[in-house]
Amino acid sequence: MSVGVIVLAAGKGSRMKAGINKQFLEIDEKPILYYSLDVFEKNNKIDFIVVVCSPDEEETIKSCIIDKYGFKKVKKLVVGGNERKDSVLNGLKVMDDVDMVLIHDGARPFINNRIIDEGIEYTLKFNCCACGVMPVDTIKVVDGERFSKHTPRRSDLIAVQTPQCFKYDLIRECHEKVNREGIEVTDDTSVVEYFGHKVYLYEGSYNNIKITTPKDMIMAKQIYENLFTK
Ligand SMILES: Nc1ccn([C@@H]2O[C@H](COP(=O)(O)OP(=O)(O)OP(=O)(O)O)[C@@H](O)[C@H]2O)c(=O)n1
Ligand SMILES: C[C@](O)(CO)[C@H](O)COP(=O)(O)O
Repeated sequence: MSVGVIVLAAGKGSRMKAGINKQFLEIDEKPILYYSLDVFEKNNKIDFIVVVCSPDEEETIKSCIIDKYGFKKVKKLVVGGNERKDSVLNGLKVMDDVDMVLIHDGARPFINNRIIDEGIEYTLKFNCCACGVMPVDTIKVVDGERFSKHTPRRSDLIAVQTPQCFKYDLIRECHEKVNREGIEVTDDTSVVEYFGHKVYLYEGSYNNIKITTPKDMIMAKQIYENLFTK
């Protein structure tokens, strides 16, 4: 069985307002994207990695991250699209002879081996899965005027993270269809759900944050210290 990973790095990082793309911001002198790649590189169940990036960052990612840190499993660096789902499809299109694919946000540097291994295990069993955590806030469903319509039980809710893991043929087919039909999605589990497939949700980690705003950088440095320097 061949297992590939798509690491997404083709976003703009606009909410970070850093002047450079957030994936190049450093934690303990290494860029965020380094950490997102390193765990997959070292996991012996992962066969290869495809990195998806913006055209103007291709050279920097190659020289300052992939070559510099010797990521041997990164077999392809491809250009992404306007939306996250376009970037995923571009990554899927350059994969061949692959049975399973794990799709991961480059902006989530604190992925771990337990999450990767369980993702592979549950995909073998259920065809698609994603990790996530129970929200810490109470979540409301609202109407168009921001009045609360109802309050789902928190124990019924999961804030979904990445990696999101799929049998390759299934996710490729569903992403192609979503692209053709112009359906709006914010993650890859929604792509398969849209066509009626069931997605298993397993335990992620509260450390597996998506670095999005400047405050997340402060939190990321704290998480890093707790995980790696204590
Ligand atoms: N067209 C896009 C948009 C997003 N991403 C990737 O998807 C992940 C999650 O997206 P997000 O955190 O929203 O990143 P950005 O789009 O970079 O951030 P922003 O929305 O603040 O510009 C990131 O790793 C980002 O690089 C991508 O590959 N292609
Ligand atoms: C895929 C994702 O990380 C799951 O939580 C999330 O939906 C990405 O959203 P973004 O707005 O593209 O960051």
